[in-house]
Amino acid sequence: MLPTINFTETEAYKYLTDHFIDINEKSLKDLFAEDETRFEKFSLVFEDILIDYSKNRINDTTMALLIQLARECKLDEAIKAMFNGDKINQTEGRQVLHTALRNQSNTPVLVEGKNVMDEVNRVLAKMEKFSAEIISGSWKGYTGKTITDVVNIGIGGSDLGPVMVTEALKAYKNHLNMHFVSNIDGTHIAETLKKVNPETTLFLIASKTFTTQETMTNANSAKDWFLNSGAKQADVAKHFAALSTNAKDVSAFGIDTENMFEFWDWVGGRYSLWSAIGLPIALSIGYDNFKQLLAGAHAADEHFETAEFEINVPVILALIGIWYINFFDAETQAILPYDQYMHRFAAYFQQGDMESNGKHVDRNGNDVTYETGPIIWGEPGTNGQHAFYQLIHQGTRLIPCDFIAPAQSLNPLGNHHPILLSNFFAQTEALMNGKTKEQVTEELKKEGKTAEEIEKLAPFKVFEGNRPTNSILLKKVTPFSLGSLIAIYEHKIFVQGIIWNIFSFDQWGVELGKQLAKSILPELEDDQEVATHDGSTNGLINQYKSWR
Ligand SMILES: O=P(O)(O)OC[C@H]1O[C@@H](O)[C@H](O)[C@@H](O)[C@@H]1O
Repeated sequence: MLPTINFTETEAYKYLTDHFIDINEKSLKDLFAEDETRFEKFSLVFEDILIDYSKNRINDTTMALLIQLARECKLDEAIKAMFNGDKINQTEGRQVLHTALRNQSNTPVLVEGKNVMDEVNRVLAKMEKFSAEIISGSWKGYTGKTITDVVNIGIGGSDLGPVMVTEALKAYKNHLNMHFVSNIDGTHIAETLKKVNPETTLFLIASKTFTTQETMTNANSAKDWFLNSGAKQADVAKHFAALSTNAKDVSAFGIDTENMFEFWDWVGGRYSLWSAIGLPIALSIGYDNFKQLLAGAHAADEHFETAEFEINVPVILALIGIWYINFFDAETQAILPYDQYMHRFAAYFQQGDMESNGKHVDRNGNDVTYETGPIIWGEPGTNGQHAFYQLIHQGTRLIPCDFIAPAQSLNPLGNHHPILLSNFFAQTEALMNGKTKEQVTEELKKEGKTAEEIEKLAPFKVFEGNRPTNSILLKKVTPFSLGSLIAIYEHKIFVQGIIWNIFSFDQWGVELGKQLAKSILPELEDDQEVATHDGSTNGLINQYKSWR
């Protein structure tokens, strides 16, 4: 059982409310002027990752109070409960043990008295063997040819993680062409099937439940396409594998359970890339690299489980987030990777964070009286700079931003990387320091503008600054460092959920839309006018029927 403390009723919260008034009057520039040791004090190094959180609107008191808040909310007990395999996903009656999937130390992890590491290792060994056969070409398709293309069919957690990681680690990939189909829109599968040959394609049907409408519809279309191209039912075994917890429905679909890579209900969909759902990753970069990804995550798990809160990276990042969301009323959190390979990182954590902490009912079943999970968004730098950074620099909203960059490029071409990194450093500096009216006036004078012109133009060119950022500098994007980084963000989400007293591992909010779609689908079969809904929904359905 998790603690159920209302964080707004803690001592720390009261102190933080007063302390906020002081900090809110100070600029980041003042804070740096007051304390020359901020960078040393407010940065952490974990493995080959530097986390600089000094450009935040915090001082020693803020951090001490935030840590007190975590203690009063019994975060330590909650962390133990998760790692110990308590059923902390209480509304679904499940454990939360994605950490066991990457438990490289192999210490026993018990679920209902049974050590799950045996099963975890069994499936990992199966993934190792299978990926080696596909990559080496010893696995043959139904006409004796080797596999050249892998199509992963899945959605949500059965898509976003493998897509994000295979993209982020593209520099490590082998000859296999990877494709990902998620959307129910027929365009997605149709366009993918145009690119592949049934004789040399492996389909992975990735679904924890094996009942998800989008995935099953796409999987059936893929199977029809395969069978219509000359293959026989018996050939399916050479070209279809399933990544799932549901053996019964996998068999019913026609996939041999020999070709099923299993995982378990104690793995949340959005935390499943470490499980059999990671098979496309192992296929794309090889099993050894997949193991390194797990090892990186495991190192972050150990750090999260054992490090004091004062030096605990996920805890610190989470508390800073709480500071902005619950005291500064920040509504969003931007994730801005200065690494083209990481272009799906923000999209991945949109599900990770928003599906986990997008909740308004607390662990006692009451409506919360405070804000919870932020809106997560972001694009890779420098593209974002030329698109939406205007609002971050000069808009009316406070947008905490995580800037992420590797020190070493995987494509050290000319001076691209120093240019990229100069932008990475410049942006956080600009957001912090801004530009004063005096500086603007001086610049305009140099440009030869008259006093009148300067007076008119200056207000538009002033940057108030004082906009907070975290800078996460990785030595290099490797399977290990990426694994660590993902696990750090996962645990950050966990910590925030604990403080907000919400359940982070269920997702009831996605069900209503699914239910309604199921009841609307039969209404779309005929051409009769529909009158069973509200005026807007009826109007839309009827217009659709008249236009189709
Ligand atoms: O893996 P499955 O069972 O097909 O589920 C896919 C996704 O389905 C969505 O409905 C859930 O909100 C996600 O959490 C999940 O990842």
